[in-house]
Amino acid sequence: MATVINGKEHAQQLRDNLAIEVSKLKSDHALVPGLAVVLVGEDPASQIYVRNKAKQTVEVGMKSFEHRLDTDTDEVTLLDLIASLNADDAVHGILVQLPLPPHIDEFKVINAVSHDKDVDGFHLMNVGRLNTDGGGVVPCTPLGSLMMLKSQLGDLTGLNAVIVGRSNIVGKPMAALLLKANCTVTIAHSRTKNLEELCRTADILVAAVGRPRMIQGDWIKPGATVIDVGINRIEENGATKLVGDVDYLSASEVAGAITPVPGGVGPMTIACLLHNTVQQAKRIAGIDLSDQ
Ligand SMILES: Nc1nc(=O)c2c([nH]1)NC[C@@H]1CN(c3ccc(C(=O)N[C@@H](CCC(=O)O)C(=O)O)cc3)C=[N+]21
Ligand SMILES: [Mg+2]
Repeated sequence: MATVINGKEHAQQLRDNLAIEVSKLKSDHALVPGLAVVLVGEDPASQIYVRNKAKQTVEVGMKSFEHRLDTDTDEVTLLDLIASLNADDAVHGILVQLPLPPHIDEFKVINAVSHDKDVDGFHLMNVGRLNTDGGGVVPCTPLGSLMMLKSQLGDLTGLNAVIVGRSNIVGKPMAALLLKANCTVTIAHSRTKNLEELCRTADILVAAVGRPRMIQGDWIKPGATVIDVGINRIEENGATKLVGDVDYLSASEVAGAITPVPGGVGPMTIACLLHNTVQQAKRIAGIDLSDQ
């Protein structure tokens, strides 16, 4: 049976370290990192998720600012709010919850956030830096996934990594990170031929397709490390259940190690958001980022 990679524990450890760092920023630099989260619309899952973020932000000693706007808010109003947050010295990180309603241009909104306050790593400047000098802010889900992989496997050099999913939010930045970690990287997607065979070549398999339990145990190389990024709400036996993109039961009989859903990548995503906020606060304040 596979080792279960406990995302909750990893996230707790990261938050504990952040709490220490935040208290030092307060005492040595009079700096309190602040994170602003903007939610447009009433999606219940998004609301729970935004509440969790705010709670954990406060728990590590940072300031949390929440902005909830109606579903029919126009783009100009949202862009005005972002401009005021960009100018607000108490705000070091800005996250606009995605997806946005269809009448709002997501690309425009993402790039309206100052790249110095972008904590998702979705701004073009940070995407560019991830793919060149690696110095920008890194998207939270791939960053958390990489941290767990390194903790599980140590040096990743030479390993064969297959990422299923080519999104800007997970698949592409995950590929950039694994490439930087000296893996041989393949990005697979819905048009990939012989997907099952390809998955069986992976020492590291990252599933980020948004299809419940798509990846089966017999697609996995024995001993491989499996990172399940999927968070799918399904109905089963009359109850709502959270499942990943990997069929956990069959996969855990073959894999060497695997992240569960819930309790895997999700909690690490939020912890990395806090990490990115601290990083941006230090960058804005001109505090040496290598001096941790
Ligand atoms: N600008 C932006 N940045 C994001 O990072 C972003 C976003 N928009 N929009 C929505 C998605 C989704 N997302 C999740 C993060 C953590 C959990 C999480 O902690 N999940 C728990 C379960 C929570 C539950 O029970 O619903 C777990 O996996 O254990 C879930 C979902 C970040 N997103
Ligand atoms: Mg995300």
